[in-house]
Amino acid sequence: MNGRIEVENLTKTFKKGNVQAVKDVSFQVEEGEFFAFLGPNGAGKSTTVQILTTLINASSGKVEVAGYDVIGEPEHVRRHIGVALQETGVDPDLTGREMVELQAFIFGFGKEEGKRRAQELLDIVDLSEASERRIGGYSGGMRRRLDLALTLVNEPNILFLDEPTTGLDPSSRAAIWKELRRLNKEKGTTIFLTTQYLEEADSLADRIGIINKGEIVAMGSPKDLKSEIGQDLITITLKDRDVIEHSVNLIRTQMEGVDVLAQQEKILVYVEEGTRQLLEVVRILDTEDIGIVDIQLSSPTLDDIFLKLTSETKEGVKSRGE
Ligand SMILES: Nc1ncnc2c1ncn2[C@@H]1O[C@H](COP(=O)(O)OP(=O)(O)OP(=O)(O)O)[C@@H](O)[C@H]1O
Repeated sequence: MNGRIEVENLTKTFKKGNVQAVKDVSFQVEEGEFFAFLGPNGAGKSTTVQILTTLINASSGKVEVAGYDVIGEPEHVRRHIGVALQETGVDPDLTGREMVELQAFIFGFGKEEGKRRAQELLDIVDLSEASERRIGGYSGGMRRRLDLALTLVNEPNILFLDEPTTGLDPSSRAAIWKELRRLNKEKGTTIFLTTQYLEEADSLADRIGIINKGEIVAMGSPKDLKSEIGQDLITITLKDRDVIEHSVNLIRTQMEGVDVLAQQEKILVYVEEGTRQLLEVVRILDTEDIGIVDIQLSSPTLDDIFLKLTSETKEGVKSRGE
């Protein structure tokens, strides 16, 4: 038994709508690693998690989880993993405590042992007080925390979490982050988490894979990705749209080591030292009398990062991702 995940040339095409949701994706997650799969809506995150957790089959490629093939040995895979998906089937008429005790029973705990384990988990996810209430009356955040408790009953070696904090308030999110960090550090649980939030991946993960339109567009530690992306973003709106291309070329040739993009009527410049380089951009445009309507300095958002990564050539992206 190991806590590794290996994905090789994974592809998934949904016949309905002829959607290629995952396109030739390869990556590994090491035992004890905290890995985040980061991407916007529809990027292919849930599809990947569903394949890795044996819920749906891949169209092609090879996936091993905990040393077992997901197609050939799905029951072995299931025995070693915990899964918290976006849509989970919990019975709204049960209380939180009954649901966790039921899960313990399913995993073969005896009655007393199951009760103890349920109490321990309800404490961990901070649901002890609400444990006698029916699940149907729980808030979204409480449901997510209950999902997490259910996932943890059998102390899995590998934990899959599909957007565990989407739509949660900050305190519920913080509680889940804390528990995930603890599991990873203290128990050595391998964690595969999908998220749309850059800050979540940044704060929790050892390594981040960025997925967009079914393809991995970047892979690395948060530090590596940030330095690759650049720390600051300068956004410029020009008076005359006709000179955008010329201005992009000017900035590109006169400023070393920055990435410059034209996006509709704006120019985006990714830089390391925002304030100093903003002045440089103004100076470069000014020498050619190019009028600026607006110029802003900000940290890149996830959207900016995607825009930058997906505008690069596939070759350039691939060499970084491997
Ligand atoms: N069962 C299905 N049948 C047809 N198409 C599907 C199916 N499931 C997903 N897709 C499509 O596959 C693509 C990837 O979807 P997926 O749910 O994996 O994305 P995601 O990154 O998890 O998005 P989100 O953050 O919104 O959950 C989308 O275009 C989606 O519409």
